[in-house]
Amino acid sequence: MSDAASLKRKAAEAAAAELTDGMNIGIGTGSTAEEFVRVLAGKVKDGFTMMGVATSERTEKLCRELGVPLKTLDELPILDVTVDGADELDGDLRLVKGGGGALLREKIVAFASTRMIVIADRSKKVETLGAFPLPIEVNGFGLTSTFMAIRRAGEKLGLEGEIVLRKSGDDPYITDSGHLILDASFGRIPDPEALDAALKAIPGIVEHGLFIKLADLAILAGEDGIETIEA
Ligand SMILES: O=C(CO)[C@H](O)[C@H](O)COP(=O)(O)O
Repeated sequence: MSDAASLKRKAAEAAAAELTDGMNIGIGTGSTAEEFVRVLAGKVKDGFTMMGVATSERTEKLCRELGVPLKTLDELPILDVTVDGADELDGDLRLVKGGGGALLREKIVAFASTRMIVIADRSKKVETLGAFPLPIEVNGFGLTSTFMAIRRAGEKLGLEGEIVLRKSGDDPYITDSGHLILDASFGRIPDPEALDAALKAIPGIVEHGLFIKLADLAILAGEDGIETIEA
């Protein structure tokens, strides 16, 4: 296992230690969340009882392959905990998510959970969010208008930078819910709450990748051990 993968595994194992028998668990998306699925599958094989809700088709497929039992969010509308990765997080547990394109379902599942645990290697922790381009899930209708509205909203907050349509090969990337993603390289985001509010006011935006007041605990694995941040 590479160093990066082993840090992800350590964070996943520490998150698994927070779980208790019988829990309903939201399961995130991305390479770190996949380590969590592997750890969870091992626990299930050893007799741990749980039911999961996957945040993406990719996670659902892996869970099914490894024998992690799943239901839909409509079958389990309130979850005990969600464990998910992040592209960036700051010391106030504000996150940027959506690098893996699953931000809408991830946010719906996190919001439906009593507790959200973020797992990552320590390189994901930043002083100020924004080094990672902010993923914004948009409706295909009126894409240019929405694009321009996002640019104006950013400019009003002093945020400028390239906004690009995410691609999959030569084609636009399509999310599990059939939307498009714009990746906004705003640079440093000194006031994530203000950007959150400004983006929420744009009708063509389905959801954006700023997760504010959703995470309760971050488990960050580094070479010298685990660091935690609690809300
Ligand atoms: O938000 C996400 C997917 O939409 C992921 O959690 C995020 O991209 C981190 O992924 P990884 O663990 O592979 O670095």
